[in-house]
Amino acid sequence: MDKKIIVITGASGTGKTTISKYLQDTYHIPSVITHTTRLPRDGEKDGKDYYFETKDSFLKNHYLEKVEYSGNWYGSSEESLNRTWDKYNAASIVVDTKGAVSYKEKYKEAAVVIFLEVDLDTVTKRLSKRGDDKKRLKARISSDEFLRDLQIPRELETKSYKIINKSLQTTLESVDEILKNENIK
Ligand SMILES: Nc1ncnc2c1ncn2[C@@H]1O[C@H](COP(=O)(O)OP(=O)(O)OP(=O)(O)O)[C@@H](O)[C@H]1O
Ligand SMILES: Nc1nc2c(ncn2[C@@H]2O[C@H](COP(=O)(O)O)[C@@H](O)[C@H]2O)c(=O)[nH]1
Repeated sequence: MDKKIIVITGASGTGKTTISKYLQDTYHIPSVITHTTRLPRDGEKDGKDYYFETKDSFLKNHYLEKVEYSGNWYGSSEESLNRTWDKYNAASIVVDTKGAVSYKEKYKEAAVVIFLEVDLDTVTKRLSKRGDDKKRLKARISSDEFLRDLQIPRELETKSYKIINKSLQTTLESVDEILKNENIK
């Protein structure tokens, strides 16, 4: 099978990490870990959820793409993906829409992009229920990046799968269909 990278994108709180965990648990598709300067949330672990960096250590890595999102830096490396592809035919990665555009441009057919859409009211409630700090949540949902990522970018409109993540069960069924369609499992 050709190597594939499943790029899961959409605004914060639309369910990207939930889908990447489903791919890991159900299909044994690992997630490529990315780097960030943001502080860990409760329960997040270095090397599992992210490589947590200081501003200085973040700058020392070499990135395929990097973005600033709601006041923090995030970046992913080609080396991490290649290391995962050495062992597995398919991997997933969770990125904002700017990152997703970069992956599609670089990896073409090998990049299977899934855009998750949720309306602002629902996503705000989900982030609040997730336990996100109130002050940071307010700043995040008014950030340019968050508001941009509520809609699919023009560059991906005809080159990605869009799922409206209302019922989780229906969303997971759509993910199953995408994997079948892409001959991933
Ligand atoms: N269909 C759904 N119905 C209800 N809750 C959901 C659904 N999908 C995801 N959630 C919940 O919404 C919250 C946000 O989901 P998740 O953390 O996966 O989003 P995310 O896009 O990875 O967010 P971020 O980019 O901020 O890390 C989680 O608490 C998750 O359990
Ligand atoms: N372009 C990239 N986006 C990334 C990367 N790692 C994470 N992200 C995205 O950032 C926002 C915020 O993440 P959060 O964990 O603080 O909620 C979210 O959309 C992530 O998908 C990356 O390496 N590149």
